[in-house]
Amino acid sequence: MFRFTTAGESHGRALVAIVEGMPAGVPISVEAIDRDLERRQWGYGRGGRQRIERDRAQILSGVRHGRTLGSPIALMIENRDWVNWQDVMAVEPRDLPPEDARQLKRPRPGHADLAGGLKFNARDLRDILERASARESAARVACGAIAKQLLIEFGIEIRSHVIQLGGIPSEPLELDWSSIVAIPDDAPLRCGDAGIEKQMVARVDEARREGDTLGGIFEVVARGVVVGLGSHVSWEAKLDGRLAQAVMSIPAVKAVEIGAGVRAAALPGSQVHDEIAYDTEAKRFFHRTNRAGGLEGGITNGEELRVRGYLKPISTLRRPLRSVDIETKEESAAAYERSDTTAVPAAGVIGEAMVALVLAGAMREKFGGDSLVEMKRNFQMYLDQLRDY
Ligand SMILES: Cc1cc2nc3c(=O)[nH]c(=O)nc-3n(C[C@H](O)[C@H](O)[C@H](O)COP(=O)(O)O)c2cc1C
Ligand SMILES: C=C(O[C@@H]1CC(C(=O)O)=C[C@@H](OP(=O)(O)O)[C@H]1O)C(=O)O
Repeated sequence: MFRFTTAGESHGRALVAIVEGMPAGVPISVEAIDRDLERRQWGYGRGGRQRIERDRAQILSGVRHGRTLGSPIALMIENRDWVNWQDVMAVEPRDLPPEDARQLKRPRPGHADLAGGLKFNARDLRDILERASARESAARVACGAIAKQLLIEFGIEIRSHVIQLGGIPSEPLELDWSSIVAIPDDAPLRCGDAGIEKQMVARVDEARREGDTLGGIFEVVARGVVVGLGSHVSWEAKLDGRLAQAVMSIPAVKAVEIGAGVRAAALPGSQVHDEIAYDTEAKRFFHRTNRAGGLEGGITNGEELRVRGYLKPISTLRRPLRSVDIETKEESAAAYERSDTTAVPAAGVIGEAMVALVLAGAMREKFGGDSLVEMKRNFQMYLDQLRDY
């Protein structure tokens, strides 16, 4: 079974992750993992933390001479900020007077603080914040970068772009693959249009000045995905459902859309469904449009996969909303230490990772094999079957 897990607190020593189920013999480039980690750190509107961190993956197991062994891959990403938080992390809340700022007593609306504090009976809400923080997503991106290196062996590539930020839509919303790839990794907001990006940057500046925050929408596109991943036969096998859960699990994502998604609900069928055609030369079926976003019946249909994540605005506001002190039960402003103003481009990179991990799992299910050679042989036989259909 292909799976991954992460551990680590935001201000702890390090993040760690384990990826299981990779076949043996997949070339692994640590540079490629680090490139994605760096891409996750970029983006206009991020806070002071990203000036401290310089995320790099250290592979601890499962790779030898640059190739997977077929055993679990363990990796670690250090938190450079840890040294600045050692005292805070070490202190026992019960040794502190209630007003000591090192503990979090005023839960932030929109964050996990209050719900998590009540659930885990935590009197210092830092115990909740530390793991709820999207810092954990760095570990997911590293796992996703490993999954991408399996997928590329089968011609699958994955990229993201920003299609709305703080209410400003990108134009056009539907970027084709070559336009998405052409967006430089270090573009401030990765929306693909320099003019609109300027407006978005100004909107972020305005929000920051006002002590407010912004959300937005990213789109992940996977191309080269073979027809037939996922299955219609049972609810948990449906790939649209699996992708939705994976993308929804990204902190602050509150809606997930596949293809025309929400818009399709308001349109007649004639304007939504993608007509089917056949390419006699290539001996393959294709669709004349791709409003389905590459999925029909929970099965990939051979078109580009298009998945969107909708982010709510960041919950930590410099001009805080009203909250209640968990000790005194008195109304007081929510806690603020430092925060991102927006993180939509970063969420897009996390979205790429989550989509890559779901696709890698689906590829492993369908093509199996203990080694990459065996998996490729199975894949090739399936391609022959499709051609003969
Ligand atoms: C890349 C990224 C960075 C984030 N940075 C912050 C931040 O600086 N401050 C904050 O309050 N929330 C931030 N969030 C969002 C919170 O982690 C998230 O809202 C919180 O964990 C509650 O989960 P939920 O919004 O999914 O309900 C960030 C999210 C992402 C994806
Ligand atoms: C650390 C990261 O994001 C963090 C996510 C986050 C949150 O509440 O989700 C809150 C902030 O943490 P801090 O208070 O330490 O600055 C962000 O910086 C990261 O993405 O690497």
